[in-house]
Amino acid sequence: MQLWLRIPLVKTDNDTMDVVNSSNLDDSWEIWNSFRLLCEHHSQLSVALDVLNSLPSANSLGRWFGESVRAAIISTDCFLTNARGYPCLSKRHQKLVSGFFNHSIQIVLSGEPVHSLPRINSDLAANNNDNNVDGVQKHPLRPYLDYVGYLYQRMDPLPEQERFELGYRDFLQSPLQPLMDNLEAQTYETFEKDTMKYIQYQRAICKALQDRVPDDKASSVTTVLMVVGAGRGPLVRASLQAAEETGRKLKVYAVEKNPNAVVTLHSLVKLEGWENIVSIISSDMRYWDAPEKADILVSELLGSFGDNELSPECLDGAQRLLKDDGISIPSSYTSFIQPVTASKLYNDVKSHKDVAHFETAYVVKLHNIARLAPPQPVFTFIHPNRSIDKSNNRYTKLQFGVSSDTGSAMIHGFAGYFDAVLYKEVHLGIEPSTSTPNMFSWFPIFFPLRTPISLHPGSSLEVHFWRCCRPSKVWYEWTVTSPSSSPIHNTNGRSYWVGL
Ligand SMILES: C[S@@+](CC[C@H](N)C(=O)[O-])C[C@H]1O[C@@H](n2cnc3c(N)ncnc32)[C@H](O)[C@@H]1O
Repeated sequence: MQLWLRIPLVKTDNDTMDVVNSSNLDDSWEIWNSFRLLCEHHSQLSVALDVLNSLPSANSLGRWFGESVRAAIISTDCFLTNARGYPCLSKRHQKLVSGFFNHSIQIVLSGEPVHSLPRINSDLAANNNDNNVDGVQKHPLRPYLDYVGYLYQRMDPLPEQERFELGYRDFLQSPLQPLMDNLEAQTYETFEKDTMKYIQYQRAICKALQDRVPDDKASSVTTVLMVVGAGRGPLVRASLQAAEETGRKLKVYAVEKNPNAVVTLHSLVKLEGWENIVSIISSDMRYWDAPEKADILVSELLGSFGDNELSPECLDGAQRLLKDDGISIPSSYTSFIQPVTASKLYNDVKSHKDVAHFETAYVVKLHNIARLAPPQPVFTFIHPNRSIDKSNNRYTKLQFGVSSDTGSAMIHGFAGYFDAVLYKEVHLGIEPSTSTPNMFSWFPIFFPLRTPISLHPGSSLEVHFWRCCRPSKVWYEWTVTSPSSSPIHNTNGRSYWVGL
């Protein structure tokens, strides 16, 4: 059974207070929040929002997209009248309705017709929604429905990649462990379709080659480039294309520890006739004894949270392969988090009925969420690591403020992202404000909270994140200490860790 709670979409302005005065609350989201807390976040509890003619701020409205909203009831009072006398909606209402469509929220029209439509001849009437066509009585709300239908049709079609990813929306997945496990052929195949990723790498390699070898030495100097974690070879191809583009001479070592990928790599090199330029090394980069040192070390060992697939540990082990003045691509990467309302994800984690799932990070295409504050940087790693302190343990404390016009909000966890500097200004990443367009190799990561935290207007959220390393594993711990304290999640990596 599903229970829908019908809530007026209002916040704090006095003229709409009478709608909610029975509850003594000035923000209808609070009514919903109190009710769902009483019901312990029951997964079958949903909201139907009453859309009125005045709307709260965009930030306040945004919170609902992280909640389980099933329907939006739009009253005929919300509609304006267009130049031809037909109902239409304000720009803000139109945007809100598009948001509802985007989140598969059902639209319900309610109220009495408030538009007296112009009298027109019957031909025109057939096209223009008059109430009585050919003696058939149309529904009195038909013009309103037609307008909502028109808004739906006017929406931009989803890009092909978005369509392909529809089934992944809000679906929790375990992050890959490419160091401990061997990736499957299908996973490589998916990576290899992400042209944008390789374009960025090729740009970075071009710049590095040009910096390394001046134009007048291009035909006499050979650059030694190692692709560490070569997979089935797309970065080898990008490197060779960069050499061709810049007119630089190149010698490539492709190092890969997955024996299955190495087989494919051998076929590729043979097929492409690269045997004289590319040497394939079937080895873990941390333990390979190279015959010479590299000018450029290229790798892509990045997870959704940057360092979560153990790029720092692998590259620290491979750094001895690089000349003292050599270049690492990427040269650095930074993880980011932001607090989110994500009631669906919270309920999905809760359905496992154990603590371990609340102490696990998930890769997920975030959709039914509200982003409550801009992302902030968490951990940065720089390569090659020339610092004296070689530890990859990290700790960061962050404060997030939620904009005052948002109202209260519920935090179910943190969305995580990364941004990587490949070389100089060439970067690649999924942090929303700087994300690389048309790149699909990474979905964000989600760190859940065992108990959701309510944040009231004006209060700030204090979050602590640790990255902890032992010889055999790396893990994250996280907690919130303000406005209320949560337990430290994943202490000693008891629930979730990445194997070295
Ligand atoms: C994310 S995939 C990238 C593959 C390929 N470079 C691409 O862009 O499609 C990372 C690759 O690095 C390999 N890898 C991870 N850790 C490694 C290590 N320590 N030594 C060698 N290869 C490693 C994995 O097996 C995997 O093939």
